[in-house]
Amino acid sequence: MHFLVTGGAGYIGSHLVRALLAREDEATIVDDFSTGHRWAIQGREVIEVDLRDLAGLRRTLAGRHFDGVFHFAAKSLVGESQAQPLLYWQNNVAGTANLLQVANDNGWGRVVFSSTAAVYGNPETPRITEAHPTQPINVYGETKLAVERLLRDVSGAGKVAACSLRYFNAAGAADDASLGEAHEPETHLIPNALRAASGNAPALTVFGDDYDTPDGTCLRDYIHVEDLADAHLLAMDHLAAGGGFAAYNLGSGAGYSVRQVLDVCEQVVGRPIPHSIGARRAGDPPVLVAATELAQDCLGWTPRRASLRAIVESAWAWEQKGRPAAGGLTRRA
Ligand SMILES: NC(=O)c1ccc[n+]([C@@H]2O[C@H](COP(=O)([O-])OP(=O)(O)OC[C@H]3O[C@@H](n4cnc5c(N)ncnc54)[C@H](O)[C@@H]3O)[C@@H](O)[C@H]2O)c1
Ligand SMILES: O=c1ccn([C@@H]2O[C@H](COP(=O)(O)OP(=O)(O)O[C@H]3O[C@H](CO)[C@H](O)[C@H](O)[C@H]3O)[C@@H](O)[C@H]2O)c(=O)[nH]1
Repeated sequence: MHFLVTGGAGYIGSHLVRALLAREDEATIVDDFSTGHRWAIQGREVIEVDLRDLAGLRRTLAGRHFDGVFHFAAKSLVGESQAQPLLYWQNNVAGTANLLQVANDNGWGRVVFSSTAAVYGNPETPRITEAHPTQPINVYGETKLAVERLLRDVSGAGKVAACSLRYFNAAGAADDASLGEAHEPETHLIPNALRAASGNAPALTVFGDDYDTPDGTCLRDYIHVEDLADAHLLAMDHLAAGGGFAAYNLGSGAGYSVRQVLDVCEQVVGRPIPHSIGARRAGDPPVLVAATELAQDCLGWTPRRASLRAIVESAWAWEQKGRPAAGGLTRRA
């Protein structure tokens, strides 16, 4: 099978490419390298084009056949989305509409989409099921929800089958430390803690310890990036077997506080990590934990690397190893 992977030079997309290659599928990457990395493309064909450029997409992709599309490419920084809403609506929503147009024109019948827990907004229940109201509290979440609705409508019209995977907190790295997280700027807790530990970043700031949670810091549901990749393969198989549009939570089902994460990071690193307690970060819900039964029941997905320690160990191996060399065949729009 040969799949198109948008955003395949990014953190999660590159791990999905690795998983495809491991099962001897082929991957072609579409990426504009706005946040992706040339070292992450693993020797695969890359079409360097911005999803906002419909003419460029048509020029580079017309006549190509793919068995399905894994759609990761997006802007995904909450703060940036508040400051630049047009950038987010154009990249995430208009870009997806362009992609679906080209998929439709060329008969690529299946799309698995990267959504987010941010579609729920402030949770009304401790564990969030997919039936929880979707009331995003930031532009990023609004655009992801808009894409879910776009996919629902397009798949309802019959030509493209699609589903949406709502990730909670993606973390960790490939088991051989060949790939891992490398956002610039990095906003996520685990890489920030480990960068502080290795001296590659300033001391970690804990964003608030006065929440109504057991230790005062926010609880999140961390899911290993390789477990996310597994879920994508199962979701694509589910579409191939006739599955209709649905959104699935991808998390471990367990919540860890920022302090607990920091403790585990210190255990793995083997020394204290410099940190201070700062103010709350705007837009952080106190608790975000997934109910994961739907993905288990419908996709047959169970996270295999669910322990926080395993996630942090893989991220620490990656942090210590550094970035690999660039490689691959690039065509530009
Ligand atoms: N990292 C997380 O914890 C998390 C959580 C929930 C959802 N997500 C979603 O998962 C997806 C991947 O996230 P990530 O952390 O790997 O991000 P990332 O920034 O590492 O990867 C995104 C990739 O998409 C590319 N891209 C962005 N806009 C593009 C455009 N207009 N045209 C072509 N390529 C474009 C970037 O260059 C990059 O390679 C995103 O859709 C994100 O919203 C991530
Ligand atoms: O330097 C840091 C970074 C984070 N945190 C805290 O650690 C927790 C986790 O923060 P992350 O930034 O790692 O992750 P988020 O929960 O904010 O974001 C995740 O969930 C969001 C949905 O709510 C989006 O989907 C986003 O892409 C995804 O990474 C939060 O309480 C945050 O305040 C810190 O204390 N210090």
